[in-house]
Amino acid sequence: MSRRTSRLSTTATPALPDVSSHETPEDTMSLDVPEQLLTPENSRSETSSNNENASTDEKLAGRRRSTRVVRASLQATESLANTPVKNDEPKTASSQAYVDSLAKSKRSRSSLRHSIAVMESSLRNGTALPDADTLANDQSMVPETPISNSSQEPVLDEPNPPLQQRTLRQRVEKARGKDDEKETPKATPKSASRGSMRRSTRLSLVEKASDFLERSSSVLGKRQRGQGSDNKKEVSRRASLRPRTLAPPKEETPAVAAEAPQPKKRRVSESDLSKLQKKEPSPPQEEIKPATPKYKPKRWVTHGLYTGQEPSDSPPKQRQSKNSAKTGTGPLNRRILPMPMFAGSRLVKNGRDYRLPFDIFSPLPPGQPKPDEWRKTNKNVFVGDAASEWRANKNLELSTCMCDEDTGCDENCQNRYMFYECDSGNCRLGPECGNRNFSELKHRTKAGGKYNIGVEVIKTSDRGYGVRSNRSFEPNQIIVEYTGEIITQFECERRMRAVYKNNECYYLMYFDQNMIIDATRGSIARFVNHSCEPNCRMEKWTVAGKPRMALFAGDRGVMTGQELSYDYNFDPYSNKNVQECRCGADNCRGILGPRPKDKDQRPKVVDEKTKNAATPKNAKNAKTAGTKRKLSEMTETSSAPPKKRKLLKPKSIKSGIKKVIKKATTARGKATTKKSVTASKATKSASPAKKKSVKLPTVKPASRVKATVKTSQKKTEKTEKAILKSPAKSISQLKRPSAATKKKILALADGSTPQPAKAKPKKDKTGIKRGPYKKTLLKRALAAQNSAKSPAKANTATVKSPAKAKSPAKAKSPAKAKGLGSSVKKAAKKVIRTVKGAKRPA
Ligand SMILES: C[S@@+](CC[C@H](N)C(=O)[O-])C[C@H]1O[C@@H](n2cnc3c(N)ncnc32)[C@H](O)[C@@H]1O
Repeated sequence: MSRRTSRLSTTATPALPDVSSHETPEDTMSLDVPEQLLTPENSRSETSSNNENASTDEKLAGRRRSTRVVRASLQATESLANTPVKNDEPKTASSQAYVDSLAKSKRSRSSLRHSIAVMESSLRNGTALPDADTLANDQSMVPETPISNSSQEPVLDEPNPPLQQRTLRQRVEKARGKDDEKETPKATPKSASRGSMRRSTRLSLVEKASDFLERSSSVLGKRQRGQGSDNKKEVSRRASLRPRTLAPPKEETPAVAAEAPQPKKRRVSESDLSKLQKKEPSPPQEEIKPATPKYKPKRWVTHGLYTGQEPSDSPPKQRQSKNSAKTGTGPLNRRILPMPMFAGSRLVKNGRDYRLPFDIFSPLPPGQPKPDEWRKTNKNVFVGDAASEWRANKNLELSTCMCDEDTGCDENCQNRYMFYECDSGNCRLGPECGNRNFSELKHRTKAGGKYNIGVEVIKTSDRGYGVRSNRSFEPNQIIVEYTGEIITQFECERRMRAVYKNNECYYLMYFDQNMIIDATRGSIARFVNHSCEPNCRMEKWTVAGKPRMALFAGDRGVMTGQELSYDYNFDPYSNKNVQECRCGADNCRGILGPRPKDKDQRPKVVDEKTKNAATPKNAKNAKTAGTKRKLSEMTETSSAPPKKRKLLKPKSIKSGIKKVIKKATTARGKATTKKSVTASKATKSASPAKKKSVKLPTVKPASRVKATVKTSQKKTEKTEKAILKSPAKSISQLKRPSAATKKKILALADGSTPQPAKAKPKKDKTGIKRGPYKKTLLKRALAAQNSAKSPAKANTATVKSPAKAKSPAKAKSPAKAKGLGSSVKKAAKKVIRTVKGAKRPA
């Protein structure tokens, strides 16, 4: 700044004394005109070269510079004007003299300006320059105020204005200048300060830049070193996360350079660049050596996920305290909820119920047609006189089974064998007991749900309604109980005549104590159809001293979705009641009835059926599924008695055993035969007029002995006796008497003298002996044994089974002597063993 001022002053100063020198500024100004159009580059170069090269001052901006030049020239003029005053006049001059000198200098300055203006106008107009006096006298035209910076510009723009016009302009400029003066004091300091700030800022920036460039290399190195330390941290931090390499990664150096702070953008001249290039090369960067990572000791997995879990066949326990107390080991050996693989092994070993989603195992859509007029009851209900006539078998002696926890109450349990359900009164076992079917069924049905209930009604295509399983059932597992109204025979006959006379389906089954279950109002079991190859069986059990009937799964079990069926195995007694079987089994008997032994009967019926089915008449009369088809519709002749009631009596071991004993005593040919008659028979024997049923025992080779009883209203005691006394028929033949046989029996019965039944003192009106049941059985068994031992009696037995009665040794066995099946013998032996096991001497 100071330099420029001095230079400008030296430039402007020579123009002041004479006119010739006055052209110099003009020339200068004219030379400066091209330089007024500064480009940004020039402006930049000006900034950068301010301090460095004085020659670049020639490139200063023209307009601003001209202003500065004028201002500097004025200052120089003032200084020149003041300087002589200061120098020439003594310091002791009075103030008046000083004021005069100031006025003089002012005038001289104005005159000077005026003279300059005159000279300019004269030069432009080509007129002669006025002399000094003229100029001096023309004071009136000299403006009083100093010429503003802007006042010179019109001069440049208008090279030859008239004087008057110029004067007017000067006045305008004067007025404008006043305004400028008002603004100038405010703007000047600002601009000055701004300029100084700019300059100082530029200088500081340049200095900083140069300093930065000088130290760039060293600073860079430091930063790299610093960066290297950061890298160390980074490396050490990442050392635990990924595999380490002793050599630093090659990508680190550019990464470091990239991470270095970018230098601030600045204007750098070539000189700076040259300086930068001339700088000493930066010291070699220290090689970054990452610290050797400290490897953490690897924790190798020495054991698997299932460590501490040991396979166990026992079901998982939920109580840890119990397990820890058992095992006495730490947490590693805990056995709470074994892991899946062990559970899987246990599952493979023990198995479990497989339960399919209902929409899979029950493909039939919901809303199956439900049977009409079905009043449901899940308990046996005594109706009418049944409740009063029913006697609780309080005197029934119940023995405790000998089963232990290891065996449970399996098939060898004596309670099970006798169809007695175990409970706390006859079994010492608790949950381990396997002979509590009805208890299990109670809990299952109480839980509810289709799976637990396990059965549902379906509509079959040709047999009316049926029942199918909603789940799988294990062999011999209880499925559903057969319940209904317990009615007496009298009530049953009344209903048959009055209520069910038009029914095609009956739901009557012999129950116990000569009473009938009418399942018209009953459980779902009443809809179970018959099959000659069934998957279930109906059994009667004694539960807490009371008989109950239930449907059990067969020996093959039941799969989900299968229709449940059991063998009705009943004798229709009358051909009118024979119905066509539509079970579809390979070994279908063709009719609903007992398994016929007389081969002549069934083909005949089947032939007749086939024959009738071929005729249009019978095709027209073919009834729908589940309807009652009378035999008269199949046969041409109709000599059938009136409609008979069909009653199904379940087979029980007791009845089977009683049959064995009865036949053993019958073989003796004594009148004591009636002692071994069953309870129902005894009842009928007590009242010959009411005796209408024929017992058709069916002994199966299976361990469980069953018997089917078919009641008939027109059977007499004579018929029964005739059947029992028939010498030509074996017992097995007695099971299935044909129609011809029945006629023969009836004829024989007519010829014989019926023996009135003696009222036994130990029998009640139902004919069932009171007293310990096993004791009675024992007596009967021993009596049968004794009778069989007698040769005379054995001879009597030979009437029925001559071949086997020839051998005395074989005659010791009443069963063999009578040609009974092996299962009957087993049953009899079992009874004897059971009684002996109970340590009750005969
Ligand atoms: C106890 S009910 C069974 C339920 C009966 N299907 C229903 O719709 O109510 C017995 C009757 O069903 C019919 N039935 C049962 N099993 C049969 C079979 N295998 N073939 C033809 N009809 C059968 C017979 O009409 C029989 O009288």
